[in-house]
Amino acid sequence: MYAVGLAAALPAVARPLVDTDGLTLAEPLTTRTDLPAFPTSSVDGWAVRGTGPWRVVGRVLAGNTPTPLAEDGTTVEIATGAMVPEGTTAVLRIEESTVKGGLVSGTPRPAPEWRQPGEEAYADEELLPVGTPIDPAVIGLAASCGHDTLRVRRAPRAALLVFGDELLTAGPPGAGRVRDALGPAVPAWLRRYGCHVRPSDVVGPVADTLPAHVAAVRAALTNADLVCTTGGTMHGPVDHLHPTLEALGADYVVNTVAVRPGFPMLLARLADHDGRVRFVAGLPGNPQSAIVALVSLVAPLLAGLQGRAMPVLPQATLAEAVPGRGDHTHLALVRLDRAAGTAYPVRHVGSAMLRGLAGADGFAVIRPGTNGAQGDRVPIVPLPLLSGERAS
Ligand SMILES: Nc1nc2c(c(=O)[nH]1)N[C@H]1C(S)=C(S)[C@@H](COP(=O)(O)OP(=O)(O)OC[C@H]3O[C@@H](n4cnc5c(N)ncnc54)[C@H](O)[C@@H]3O)O[C@H]1N2
Ligand code: MOO
Repeated sequence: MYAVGLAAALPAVARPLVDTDGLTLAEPLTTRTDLPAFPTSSVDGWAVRGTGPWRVVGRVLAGNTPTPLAEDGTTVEIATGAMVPEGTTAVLRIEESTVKGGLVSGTPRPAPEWRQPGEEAYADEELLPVGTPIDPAVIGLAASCGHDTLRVRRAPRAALLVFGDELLTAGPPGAGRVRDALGPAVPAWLRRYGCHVRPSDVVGPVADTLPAHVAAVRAALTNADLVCTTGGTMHGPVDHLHPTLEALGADYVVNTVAVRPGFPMLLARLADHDGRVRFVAGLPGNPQSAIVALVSLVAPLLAGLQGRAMPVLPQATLAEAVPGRGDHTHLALVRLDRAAGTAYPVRHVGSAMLRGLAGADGFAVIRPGTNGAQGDRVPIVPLPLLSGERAS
């Protein structure tokens, strides 16, 4: 999935620095100057030349270019962050100095009290590689390096089509009808993987007819790089996804996965005459199965589309036994104890349920033909949760 996404990586664009949070570097981050760019005082005090006492000949504040200290026995008052004048031999801290009759006395500390150009980085040095996800720390670093814009991958545009005439979009379920749980939730998950999803990109329930499905997918594809659909992945009387993909001339990248829950998930690719590649991800209708498809199929695709590194799965030790699912991989919802590095299976994990998911951090991977025993180290497929979520 990752390689398929990377092969269709989205174009690089220039974006103002302040609009880059959550995007991905499309070229390495380098610095435009030495950092710091000039010798910078790290304290408030006196820039002195030669041995003291020193005669005060001026003052230099942050933001100014000072005149050089031309004579031994002279000093200028200097502020933290100010450029150290040429000729300075030491900086004396204000609190370690005395001033009497225009003369400054004191003993400068042996270690330099200023930062040398290039101490943090040299001009043109590569600080972060291409493919780095941009977060506030990266934005701050880029600003300190003198960047006004960054070359980034355009954010993937995603759309969601919800299939199923039985779905209610408001009020309590009953009388054969269930609430659409995926229309409200999937766009929020997609945004956490870096997608741009506008409210108008979420459509449904789409009427359970083939023409309505074809028209909805076609319309969504005009703008989106990735169209996710929910439901209709099987071959029941009103499951129209496969015939829709056929009608649109899509190629399957993946058509069902030997995993439980979530096995009917699929990924299809469409190539335009202009070479633009778009994807349709078919998420199964059972709500937990749809999320399994998101974390296992869609997440690596999106990493590739954004030109990021292949996500590496963390590992955890099972705190309790987790049964396998025969010849299928079992993705079992677990809550992590991060400090202990352990994973606890959660309850209410039927594929039609969302209660377990709402208390879980991710899915433990139980390999085909195995059972997870207490103490086993297993990979964890994480949910894209933010810091502080699930804090107990
Ligand atoms: N004969 C078989 N039937 C089914 C099999 C099978 O192997 N043989 N597999 C089951 C599995 S596993 C899954 S998963 C589902 C996947 O089916 P679809 O993707 O075609 O989904 P639907 O039939 O449309 O819906 C399934 C289920 O999920 C509910 N649903 C659908 N969308 C939503 C939504 N947005 N919010 C909440 N709930 C939703 C829907 O009402 C159904 O209950 O197929 C099984 N059947
Ligand atoms: O595999 Mo289905 O996706 O169990 O619910």
